[in-house]
This record gives sequence, structure tokens and C-alpha cells, in this order.
Amino acid sequence: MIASLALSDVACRRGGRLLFAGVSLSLGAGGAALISGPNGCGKSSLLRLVAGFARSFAGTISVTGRVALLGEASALDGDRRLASALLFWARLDGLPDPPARVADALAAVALDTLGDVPVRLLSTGQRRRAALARVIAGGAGLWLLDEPATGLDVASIALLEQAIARHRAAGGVVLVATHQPLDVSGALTLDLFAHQPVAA
Ligand SMILES: Nc1ncnc2c1ncn2[C@@H]1O[C@H](COP(=O)(O)OP(=O)(O)OP(=O)(O)O)[C@@H](O)[C@H]1O
Repeated sequence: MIASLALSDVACRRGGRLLFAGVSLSLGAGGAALISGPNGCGKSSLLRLVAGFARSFAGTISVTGRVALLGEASALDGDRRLASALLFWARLDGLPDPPARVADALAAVALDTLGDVPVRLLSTGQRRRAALARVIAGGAGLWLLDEPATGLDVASIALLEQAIARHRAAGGVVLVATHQPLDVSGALTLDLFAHQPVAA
């Protein structure tokens, strides 16, 4: 799996306000970083910059490999059955054997018995795990996970941590914005609060 991420002196401006500046980070194969900081300091905004959905105000961002963003919305069709909704995206990803990829991803998040259930009927935590299954099945090298543990029970948090560990062992890279402590061994930590601009 090919993946790397390098941020150099990145600054972000939203709504006319500088959120953070001077953010640098380098992650190679198997690397991980946990982004922390109070509400509104720009964690989600940083992930969106890396995903290419917005432009940084300053600095450079370089990404190698495909990127998957786990955000608030799962983008899974609520009317489709879970396995079918995942299959839709897995086919678009163009990787070999999409049904097997989906089955493996569902097993990884312990939703393998719910593949026939329409997405809209899933519970909050199950929907979050379904979104993670989509990331797992997609095979992207760089995972951008925005509050992936929100709504998850203890067992599901362990599954999330295992999925991250497996992804890194395969050479993947993970950038996680989280308020909750997660067991991600050897992860770098990035406290965005420390990068808030100093008032003039
Ligand atoms: N499109 C936008 N236009 C203007 N301001 C925005 C936009 N998107 C986000 N913001 C502002 O940028 C700031 C940072 O938001 P962001 O969602 O990145 O914070 P966060 O650190 O992820 O917060 P939380 O911990 O609450 O998830 C907030 O004040 C938000 O209102």
C-alpha cells in the first residue's frame, strides 16, 4: 500500500478567521497522528484541507496515494441494504472482488450479520461502524478519520483501534481527529490549540 503525508507550515483560514498556523507533520508508511484541541480549533478543517476539499491559507500539503475521509456523514444510501450500499462504493473504487472486500469490511466492524438491514434502520453507533467499513473496503492508503469513536461502545472502539492497526501494518497512514483517547501505538500527537494564532 502506498501512502504518505507531509504538512509544512500549514495555516487555515475559515470565515475570515485564521484558525491555526505553523502546522508541520510528516507521516510515512505505517504512520499515524492524533489531532487534538478544543471545539472549533480547526481539527475537521485540517482534515478537509488534506482531503483536498478546501485550500490552505499558507504552507504546503503533499499526499501520496488515495485518500479516504470518514466525516460526519457516511454517504451511504439510507434506503439500500447495508451490504448493497457498501458494494455500490466498493465497485466505484475499482478494486478486485468488491463483494469479498465488503464482506471482510463488515466482519472487521462486526456488522456481518446486518448486511441485509437498510442503512436508515441502523443505530447511531452501527452507522458509524458502517462508515468505517466503507473506508476499510475502499482500500485508500491515507485514512482521515474525523471523530471516528463518536457513538461507539467499548467493544466497537476496540474494533476501530484494530482496524487502524491493521491498516498501518499494511503500510497505510492514519490521521485522526479525536476528543476521545484512542489506543494508536506510537502515534504522533498534534495539539491544534498550540497552533492558534497569537492575538496581535
Ligand atoms: N465553511 C465555513 N465557513 C466559515 N467558517 C467555517 C466553515 N467551516 C468551519 N468553519 C469554522 O471554523 C472553525 C473550526 O471548525 P472545525 O469544524 O474545523 O473545528 P473542530 O476543531 O473540528 O471542532 P469540533 O471539536 O467541535 O469538532 C469553527 O469556528 C467553524 O465555525
